[in-house]
Amino acid sequence: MGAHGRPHAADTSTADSAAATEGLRQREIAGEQRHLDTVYQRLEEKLAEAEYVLEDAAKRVQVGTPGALAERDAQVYRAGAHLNRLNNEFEDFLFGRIDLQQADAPEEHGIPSFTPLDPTDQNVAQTLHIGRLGVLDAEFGPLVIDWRAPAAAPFYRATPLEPGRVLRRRVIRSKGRKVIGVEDDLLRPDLAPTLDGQELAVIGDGALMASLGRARSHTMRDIVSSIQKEQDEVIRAPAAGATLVTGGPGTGKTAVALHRAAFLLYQDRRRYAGGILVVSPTPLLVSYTEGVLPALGEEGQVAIRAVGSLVDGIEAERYDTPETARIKGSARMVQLLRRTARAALELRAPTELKVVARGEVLRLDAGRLRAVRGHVVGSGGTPLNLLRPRARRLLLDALWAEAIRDLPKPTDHYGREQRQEEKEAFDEYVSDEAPFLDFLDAWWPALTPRQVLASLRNAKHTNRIARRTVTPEEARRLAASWRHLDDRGAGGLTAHDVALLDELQLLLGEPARPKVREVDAVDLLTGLDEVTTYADRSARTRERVPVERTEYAHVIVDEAQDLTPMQWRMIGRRARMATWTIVGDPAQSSWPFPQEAQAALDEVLGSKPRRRHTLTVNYRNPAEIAEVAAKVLALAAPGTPSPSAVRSTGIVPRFAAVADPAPAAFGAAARAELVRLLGEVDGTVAVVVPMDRRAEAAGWIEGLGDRAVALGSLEAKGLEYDATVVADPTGIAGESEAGLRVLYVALTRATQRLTVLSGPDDLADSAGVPALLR
Ligand SMILES: Nc1ncnc2c1ncn2[C@@H]1O[C@H](COP(=O)(O)OP(=O)(O)OP(=O)(O)O)[C@@H](O)[C@H]1O
Repeated sequence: MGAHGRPHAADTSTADSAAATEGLRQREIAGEQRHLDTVYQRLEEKLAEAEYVLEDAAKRVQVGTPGALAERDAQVYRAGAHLNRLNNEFEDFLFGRIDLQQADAPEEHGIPSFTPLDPTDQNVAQTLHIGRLGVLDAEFGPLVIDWRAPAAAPFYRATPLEPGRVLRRRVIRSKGRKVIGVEDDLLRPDLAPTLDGQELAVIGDGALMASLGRARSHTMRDIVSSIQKEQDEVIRAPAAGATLVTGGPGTGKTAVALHRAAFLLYQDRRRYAGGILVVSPTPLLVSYTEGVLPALGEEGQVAIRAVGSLVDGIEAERYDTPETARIKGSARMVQLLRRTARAALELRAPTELKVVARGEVLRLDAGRLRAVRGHVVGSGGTPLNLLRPRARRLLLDALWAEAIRDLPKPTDHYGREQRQEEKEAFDEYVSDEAPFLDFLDAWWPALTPRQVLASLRNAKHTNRIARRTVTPEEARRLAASWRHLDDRGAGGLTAHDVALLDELQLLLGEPARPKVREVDAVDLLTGLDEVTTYADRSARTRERVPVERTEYAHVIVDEAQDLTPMQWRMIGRRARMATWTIVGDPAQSSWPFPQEAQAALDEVLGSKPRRRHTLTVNYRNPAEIAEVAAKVLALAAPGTPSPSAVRSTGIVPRFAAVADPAPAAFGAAARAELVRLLGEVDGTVAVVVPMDRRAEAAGWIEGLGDRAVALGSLEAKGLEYDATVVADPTGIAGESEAGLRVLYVALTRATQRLTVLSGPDDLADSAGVPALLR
């Protein structure tokens, strides 16, 4: 019997039937092999063509006119990209096929007809093969259709309830150039459809289950051959405005987000060549997911960055405690940073300016200087570093006022002109004088974001400028978190610090290039000059690294529930003209103030239209694991529905408890459990612990090989393993206000097996089940 209960061969005996099924399978595989051979032949022709174009272009370099060179560059680029793609996608790039009924309407919203069909027509009218890349035969007939093309949509959208024109959907598995299997879904068993006069064969149990059961490695795979309908609707949703996607753990949010990036590029390559940014919560999730897009044939235009690596040249490498994180992430920091930047200007500012001009000593005292500073800043929001020229000008004005304080005001036009000329000469003279220049450097220094952040190391100073934005206790926590920074702000940073630095960058602006001081012959003699030479000016230019792209055409945010208001602001600054895809699950949020984050998101999206989708099926966890996680979900986010698990394995999670309070006893138990699980699954095994037990857990996995990993609770975000040990669940739940939601994340990482390992604090019952999970 086939997957859909239809006989494939006469049921004379079980052995005969098995042989007949196998014969049918081989026949179908052979058919697909023929098609794949044709496709490869065609690909080889294309490859040869691309190589020829490259060679031809190389020859043109001899011609040497600028036009020929530009043409050559363009050809080389196109051919090189083409070759690259062809070479990359030779592996497993043909994966699907649909057999379609006759269409009675050409298309709907660009997607081939889903409208009623002729119920009497049982013939397959058209067979389409689907792959990672479109391939046309020599007559421009489609040999393979790109999975992102509208014609491929029915492969993903058809269901037995709404089959559209699809009679049979087939997933083809191949290794290199060899077809090794086919898996079919018959969508209209009622029709007994035929192809070339023969009844349509149906092989296997469908591809989805086969792919879900496979062992996991440390990199995510694409799901291009088994995207489900509700996922496809997100992937192909219109690009405009913001597409907001929620769904529980394992519903494919990350996978869908990445496939959407590939889809958008396919659909409008010119627009999205402007860059797609994917923001991921952790570097671990970045390295887990970054292979997916190249496997889909898309590289270059998509930048996947962790939220702590969004600012070029800075890599977050430390973690904040939950208490500190909630202060640093809060929108209150905007106000605090504004004051901090102002205060940093004044931190080491001299309180008197003294210059000699027009034969007398001119002074500006602290009061005058304060007034000038206020005037420079004014009420506008100009970045402080950009105000330096204005500071210079207003200081000169104040000095001039001092210089002419005893002179009568000119009364006639001639007198005013004369005064003006004197003023210009005065400005020119004073502004080249070393005391003035030194004063300006100290009074209005060019500030860097790191330097300003470091000024908050001092709790007293922080408290002084905080003025009701943060409490004294919060000021103390902030200061403590930056204690290790030096004056210039050098030292390790956290992901939350990166958002603060980005905000400071906005408040400060790029410092202006320092004015090259006039060469003084005497200085030259004594060697005490501050002249910049051509050599060091050009060295400075050479040092300048290419700046990151700061505007994107589309921004995809993964695990959006974890972003703080300050992080939303940082991402928003890179997306002023962008369209958005935002995926997340509020029930997994480690940020304690969802309303504040929502307000920041609303501000960033402004009036952009929003389109909402919900994903409902859990493809990762078997039902047995999902059931345990649901208990924590009920506590963490009461009323939130659990996504329904698509499969069950019959293997219930294991509960184990260690009564001995000694850490070594717990460690030994955790290690033993990891060893056991490594023996039971083929792929990866992870132990997840509270953040402050990470170092301990790293010891537990020593020597277990690279299939085993140890993770702090916040690091587990978005990742998945064949098996996981969740150790010290009460410790995880107690880590922060959002602890229960973090525990929910930890419990939903396994694709096959889960062990919950309790210590004495978990108050496990006689079956080892901790109090939290009863
Ligand atoms: N249509 C599908 N076919 C095959 N596998 C799928 C499909 N959809 C999702 N998966 C698999 O399910 C797992 C979970 O997907 P993914 O990590 O994208 O979920 P998620 O919603 O982002 O989860 P979380 O919220 O826990 O981070 C992955 O292994 C993914 O490959």
